[in-house]
Amino acid sequence: YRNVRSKGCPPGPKPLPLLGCALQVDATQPWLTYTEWKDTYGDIVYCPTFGQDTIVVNSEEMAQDLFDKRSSNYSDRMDASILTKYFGMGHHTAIMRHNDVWREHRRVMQQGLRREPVKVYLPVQLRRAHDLIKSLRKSPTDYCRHVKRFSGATILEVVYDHRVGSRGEEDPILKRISDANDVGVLALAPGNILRLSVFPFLRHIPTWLSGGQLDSAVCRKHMETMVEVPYSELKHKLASGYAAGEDTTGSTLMIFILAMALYPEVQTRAQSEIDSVVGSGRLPSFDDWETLPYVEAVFRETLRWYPVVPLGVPHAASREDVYRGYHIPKGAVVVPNVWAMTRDPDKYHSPADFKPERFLDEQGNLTSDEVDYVFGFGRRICPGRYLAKASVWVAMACILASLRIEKAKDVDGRPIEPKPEWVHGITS
Ligand code: HEM
Repeated sequence: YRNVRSKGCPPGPKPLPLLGCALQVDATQPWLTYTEWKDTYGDIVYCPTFGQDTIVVNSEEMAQDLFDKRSSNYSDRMDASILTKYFGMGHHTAIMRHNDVWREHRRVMQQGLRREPVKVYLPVQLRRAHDLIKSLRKSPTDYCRHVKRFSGATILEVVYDHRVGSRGEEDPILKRISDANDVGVLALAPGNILRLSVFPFLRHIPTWLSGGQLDSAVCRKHMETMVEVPYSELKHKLASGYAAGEDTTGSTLMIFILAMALYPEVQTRAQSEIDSVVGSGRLPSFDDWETLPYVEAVFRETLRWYPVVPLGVPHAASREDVYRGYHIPKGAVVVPNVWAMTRDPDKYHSPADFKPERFLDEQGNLTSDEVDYVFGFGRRICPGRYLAKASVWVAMACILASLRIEKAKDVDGRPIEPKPEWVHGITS
């Protein structure tokens, strides 16, 4: 309970003792509160939470200033030892401190996941996209399961060279990863680490009582099986990365499907572009990527319209710093509010609408905005972004070329308005 103003930190709401600003923030979608605060306090907001200095960055420019230009100071993460110790997440690159083990993880991932080496996986991604549309045609209402299978199977094949069958039968390894992700994503929800650090007894609350969020024993069991089983069964060496990639890739495709159901005119225009460039005799492949600007604009708008990691993964300051006259304390958690960046009215007119045209200039050429900030910043930027982009693009292009996504119809044939239900953890 400190007089924070005297420390010269950025402006922000008045904190309560111990809780700080925790009660003032929407517990499931904190990015909405942070984005509202932008109007009251500005692009950089100080909001200590459970005794932890926390700074929210609401603009892309400031995020680049801090995380990219001063990356030597802003590449740490907060202390998540509670998750490492009790929730079995010691393997997870995304929550590691800025230390030698993390550096080794990044080195290994970078070798295989840079822009060039990642091209060897394109045939796997294309084949998986073909399997996806076959499954979607066979049982369209099961789309959620098919999309999860697509993203999980792609990652498993890339990382472990493990081939999940194409006929939809249950694969035991894929199932383990998927089950572990469902639990892990919730354990990593924004605010959870702080809540658990202050109230460690919460980790003993059984899953059935807490809505599945916090039971550490269940989570640890899932994490251990997810890491150990494929590793020992397949005798390969790389044991991280897929957990971060399965969920984000699948969620992005689910958002694309939602957008296509809600914006049929966008779907029609994308399909006409594919018909005129690719024709109807074959499916699109990676060679067509550059010749389909509208499809690329749909892809970028999908990333922007509903970013699947709305608060990125919070960074932490290794040392104290001064930025634009404000004091940033050592150890402060610095949260890139990606949601606010996607809603910047100066950059994106009517930001709530799905409008791929915003990425095309008057001549129909793509603009330079690739919405890369959804993949994070600086030294911590998502190492899987090239793999993820190719997976999502090829699945989208193949779906557009061969299927029509529509709202379901009621018994009288009237379209039913979709009511999206979000599961909010570290990803949505
Ligand atoms: C649409 C798909 C994806 C999105 C939107 C996404 C987004 C992100 C974001 C925002 C971060 C945090 C970056 C930061 O701290 O500034 C991150 C980290 C990470 N991502 Fe991704 N990601 C995606 C797919 C993938 C894939 C396919 C993989 C693996 C092959 C992957 C592996 C990782 C890892 C290991 C980290 C932790 C990096 C670190 O802390 O050093 N991601 N991702």
